[in-house]
Amino acid sequence: KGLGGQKHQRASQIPSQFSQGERVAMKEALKGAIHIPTVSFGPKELNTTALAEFGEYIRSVFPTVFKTSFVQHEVIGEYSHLFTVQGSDPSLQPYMLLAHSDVVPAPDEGWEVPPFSGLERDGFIHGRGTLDNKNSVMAILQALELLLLRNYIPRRSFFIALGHDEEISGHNGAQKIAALLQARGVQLAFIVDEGNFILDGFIPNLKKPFAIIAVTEKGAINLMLQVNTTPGHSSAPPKETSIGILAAAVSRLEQTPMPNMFGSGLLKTTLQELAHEFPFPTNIILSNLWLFGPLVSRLIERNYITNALVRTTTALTMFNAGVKVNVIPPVAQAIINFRVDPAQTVQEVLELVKNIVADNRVQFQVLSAFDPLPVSPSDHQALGYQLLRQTIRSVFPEVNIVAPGVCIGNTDSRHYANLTTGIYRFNPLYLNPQSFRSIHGINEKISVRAYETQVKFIFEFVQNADTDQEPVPHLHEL
Ligand SMILES: CCCCCCCC/C=C\CCCCCCCC(=O)N[C@@H](Cc1ccc(O)cc1)C(=O)O
Ligand SMILES: [Zn+2]
Ligand SMILES: [Zn+2]
Repeated sequence: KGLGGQKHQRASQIPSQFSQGERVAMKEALKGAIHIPTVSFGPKELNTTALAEFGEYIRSVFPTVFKTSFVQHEVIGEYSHLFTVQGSDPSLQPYMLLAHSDVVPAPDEGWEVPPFSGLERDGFIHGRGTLDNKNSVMAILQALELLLLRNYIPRRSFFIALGHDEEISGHNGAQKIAALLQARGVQLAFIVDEGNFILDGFIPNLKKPFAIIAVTEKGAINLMLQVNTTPGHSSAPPKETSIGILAAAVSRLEQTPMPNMFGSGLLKTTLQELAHEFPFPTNIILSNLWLFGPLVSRLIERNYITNALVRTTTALTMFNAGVKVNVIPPVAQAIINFRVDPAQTVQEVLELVKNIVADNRVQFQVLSAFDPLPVSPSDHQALGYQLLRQTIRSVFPEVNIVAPGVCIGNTDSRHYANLTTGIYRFNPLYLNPQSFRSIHGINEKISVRAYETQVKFIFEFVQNADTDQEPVPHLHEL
């Protein structure tokens, strides 16, 4: 182990071009990964056989990663993987790339091809995990494998953390890796995880794609509502049953959206950065949000995806009641999943919920909750943000806008908040509304070309992280 006095190969000397054989091998490697059904079914239900197989699989397709002296590999929480790539310059603060190998379930119904087949059709690799998030697991390891094969020795150390239970909250994977690194005294320059994309077709009138790097993510609350009533014979029902009372309460919550927080959020900054990409008069409207803010926020909340950017969302996800057709139900339970807007806290949302329900027969139990994540810097000095921006510009020259934004879902990166102030959630892939719906939905797929570009992105990103960053002059120095 050790660098053995080898000289640093200067960044950007290695072009991000891959041979025909390498391109075939990289797509075949992804197909093989999709084929392993690493499904997280529920809080403690994982396909551990598949997760173990996946561990063996990455060893077989990325042999150079596993045999290189300056790459250390550890298995954490039985199925998660932590790689430490020792750079040649210990004065540079390390960074971390995150991804997860587990996927949500995918019953065959509705799929054009079986979800765990990894079949290639019409230039696309089909299957669960092609966008969320085996693409990233495989692309990160693939890029490292190719860099190592070209004798690249990184200057800046970095970690690769591959969680195995992100889809069920990351308690045994990301959380344990974070605790281990904290115990080792590691502090990171920044983290890059999944969470946002190059967005295409989400905003009417905006034909051009734009990259959003999520610099924060929403909080979340899983709240159980419960109503208990006296059971009895259904032939003489009381005026109200536990089911009726609970149904009315959850319906009030669904019909009463949480307040629109447009004015207090990051979205204003995002839209201002997008303004000059729009034709007249939208460009003028977005450049003058002090005047047109109320109009814009009403338009944004009309669409269910963009609505998630302006408020805490309320999703009724589970409902359980009744024991027999002719028994008045003693208990009714519902679970509501809230995604907390960065301008609010869990406590504020719970207060609003109780006021909306306004029925003391309804009991509340918080099953799990966490506040929105801190906002990571996106200024000229923010290394992680600027490296992403630089690499987006080089790999996707057609993308004019790179802006900071909010991740509406949650990611494993939240478990690492003690290790860095710079958490960036960005997948170097195009996403349109149809592909957005395929994530956790049906017909998830990635084009072979998009996957190759993701590998290229990471291949360049690692090298960019090794270049000396030009200090950005302050205005008064210009
Ligand atoms: C002006 C800009 C328009 C932008 C339009 C918005 C587009 C949205 C784009 C991408 C969002 C995709 C989010 C993917 C990341 C989410 C990953 C995920 O599914 N995480 C789970 C994690 C989790 C959390 C809690 C649990 O109990 C289990 C799993 C999630 O549900 O959030
Ligand atoms: Zn994911
Ligand atoms: Zn997911």
